[in-house]
Amino acid sequence: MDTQNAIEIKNLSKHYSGFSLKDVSFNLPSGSIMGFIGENGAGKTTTIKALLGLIHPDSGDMQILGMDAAQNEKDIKKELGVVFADQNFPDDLRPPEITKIMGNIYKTWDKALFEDFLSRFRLPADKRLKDLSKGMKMKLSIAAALSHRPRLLILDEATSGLDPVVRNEILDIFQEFIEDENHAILMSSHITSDLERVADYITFIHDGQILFSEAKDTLIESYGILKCSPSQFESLALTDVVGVQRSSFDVQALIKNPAAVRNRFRDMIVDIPSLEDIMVFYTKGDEK
Ligand SMILES: Nc1ncnc2c1ncn2[C@@H]1O[C@H](COP(=O)(O)OP(=O)(O)OP(=O)(O)O)[C@@H](O)[C@H]1O
Repeated sequence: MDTQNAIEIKNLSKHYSGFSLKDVSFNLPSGSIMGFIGENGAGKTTTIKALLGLIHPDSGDMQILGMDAAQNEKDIKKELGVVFADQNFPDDLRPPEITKIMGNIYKTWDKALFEDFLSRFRLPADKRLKDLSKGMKMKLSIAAALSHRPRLLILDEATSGLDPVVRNEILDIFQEFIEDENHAILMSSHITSDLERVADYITFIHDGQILFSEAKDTLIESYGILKCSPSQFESLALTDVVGVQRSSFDVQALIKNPAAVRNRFRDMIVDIPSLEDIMVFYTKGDEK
């Protein structure tokens, strides 16, 4: 099956007491990695669970690999690798024994590939899962999710417990995974530097609503961090300001359309923002 979008979510809503996902919509193009970001409690896991059919949404249409998510769960599962922050294999298993379970579930289970991951990730064959470190368990879950050769990988905070060296190794594996344009990854993560490295698209959810879903490069170019004195800032009377952080001596503001501001005010400093800047200013720099 060839489809342009690996994931399509349209108007997904889910209400809990005290929290609502509201009309969540975004597409993940095939052949790409999407970072799904947002503060704690913004609705990332709820969105992912609704997409995977683990909770029932109040409304919304979702397509995975060109198939209706609600109607084709079985076919979709064959093509899907999922990793949540908590691994869910029985605690008394040893890593190599996972092959028995997964080989029974997936016809496409690739034992040699899994064993290759076990040695690449330096996972001890003789220890039970309960005696592995948190990072080792995460590596194991990622290895298991990749070893039935899925076309779509969905990761919910799956790299947060890993040290920088292992994360780099795993990010390289993710980039290899999507290289043939027929694979895709949706990964929620608080480690924005990882997403800066590998993500093609960034989707930002805030308080249950999507604030933007855009190509990462376009996104970074569309914003600037303006640094000036409080009086200068007042005199500029800018309209496209996302958020401001003030101290008695200076103002930092996340602004839209930085090229226009650089042109108009040539002596102003307008820096390129990081993903973290964009996220922090959107969520905390509300005061304009
Ligand atoms: N089963 C549930 N019943 C009631 N409220 C829930 C339920 N599941 C999640 N929520 C609420 O939905 C909101 C969003 O939670 P969610 O886990 O989707 O956030 P998140 O963006 O993944 O956060 P984090 O980054 O902390 O993992 C939270 O306020 C949470 O308390």
